[in-house]
Amino acid sequence: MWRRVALLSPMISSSSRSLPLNQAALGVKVGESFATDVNNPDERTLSPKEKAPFITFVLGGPGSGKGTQCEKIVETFGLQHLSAGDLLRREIALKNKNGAMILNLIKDGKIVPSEVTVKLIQKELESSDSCKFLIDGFPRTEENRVAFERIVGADPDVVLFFDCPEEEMVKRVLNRNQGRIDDNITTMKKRLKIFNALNRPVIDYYKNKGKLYTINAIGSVDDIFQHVLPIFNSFEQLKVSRHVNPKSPLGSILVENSS
Ligand SMILES: Nc1ncnc2c1ncn2[C@@H]1O[C@H](COP(=O)(O)OP(=O)(O)OP(=O)(O)O)[C@@H](O)[C@H]1O
Ligand SMILES: O=c1ccn([C@@H]2O[C@H](COP(=O)(O)O)[C@@H](O)[C@H]2O)c(=O)[nH]1
Ligand SMILES: [Mg+2]
Repeated sequence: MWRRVALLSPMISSSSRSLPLNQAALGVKVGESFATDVNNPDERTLSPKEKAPFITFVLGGPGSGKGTQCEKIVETFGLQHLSAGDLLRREIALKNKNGAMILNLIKDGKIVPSEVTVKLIQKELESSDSCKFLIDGFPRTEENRVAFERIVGADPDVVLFFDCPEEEMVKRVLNRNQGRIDDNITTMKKRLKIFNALNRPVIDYYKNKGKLYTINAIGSVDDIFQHVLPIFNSFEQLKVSRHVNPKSPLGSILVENSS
C-alpha cells in the first residue's frame, strides 16, 4: 500500500490534489515499515515504498495507440509500464482463479470487476522497485477510478488521453495481428460503445481536475510521440523530490526544485 500524502504538482493545477488518508487500508503497512524505528521517527530512512509514486494513467479508445506510445515513454523516461489489459490476459494465460471469468468478459468487450483489476495493479505497484508508473488502459469506468483511489490510496499525477477517430481505431485493431481474442469487428463495436459510455466520463473527470493531456493520436508513431515528449520533459525538469514528512500526522510532500 502506498502512503498517500498531499501531492504538490505545480505543473498541472493549483487545486488541491490530496486524498483522504486511507488509514484502515494503510494501517498494517505503515506499522510494518516503521517497525524498527518507530521510537525515533527523525532517524527513519526513506525506503522506496515511503515515497509517493508518480502515477500516469494512459487512456484512449481501443487501438488508439496507448500501448505503442507507452513503449516509447518507457524507452525515453524509464517509467514502469503496467497495462491493465496485459495483467488481465496474464490471469487467463496462467489459468488463475478468475481467468475464465476474465476471458468471457474480454471476448465480449466488457469490463472486468474493479476489485479484480485494481488488486492486480496494486500487486504490481507494491512489488516494484520503481516509483514512476504508466498505468495503461485503466481506469475504464468511474467505478474503476473510485475503487483505485479506495484500495490503492493514490491518484494520478498525469492523465494522457490519446484521441483517435473511430474509423482509424477500427482499422488499427483489425490489422493488429497479435492473436487477441477481442480483435474482431463484433467485439470492437462493443468496445467502442463501452468506451464512449463508460470511459469518456472518466476522461471528463480528469479534464475537470486539470490533470488531462489530450493528444491527437493521428499520424505516425513518432509524430504522436513528439506531442508526448514535452509533457514528461516538463516533469523531469522540475526534479521534484517527493517524500513523506515524518513529523506531520497526515504526511506531506517536501518539494525540492533544484532547477
Ligand atoms: N500512429 C499509429 N499509426 C498506425 N498504426 C499504429 C499507430 N500507433 C499504433 N499503431 C498500431 O495500431 C495497433 C493498436 O495499437 P496499440 O496496441 O498501441 O493500441 P492500444 O490503444 O493499446 O489498443 P488496446 O486498447 O486495444 O490495447 C497496433 O498494431 C499498433 O502497431
Ligand atoms: O481496466 C481494464 C482493462 C481492460 N479490461 C478488459 O480487457 C480488454 C482489453 O483491454 P486493453 O486495455 O485494450 O488491452 C478490455 O476490452 C476489457 O474487456 C478491463 O475490463 N478493465
Ligand atoms: Mg493496449
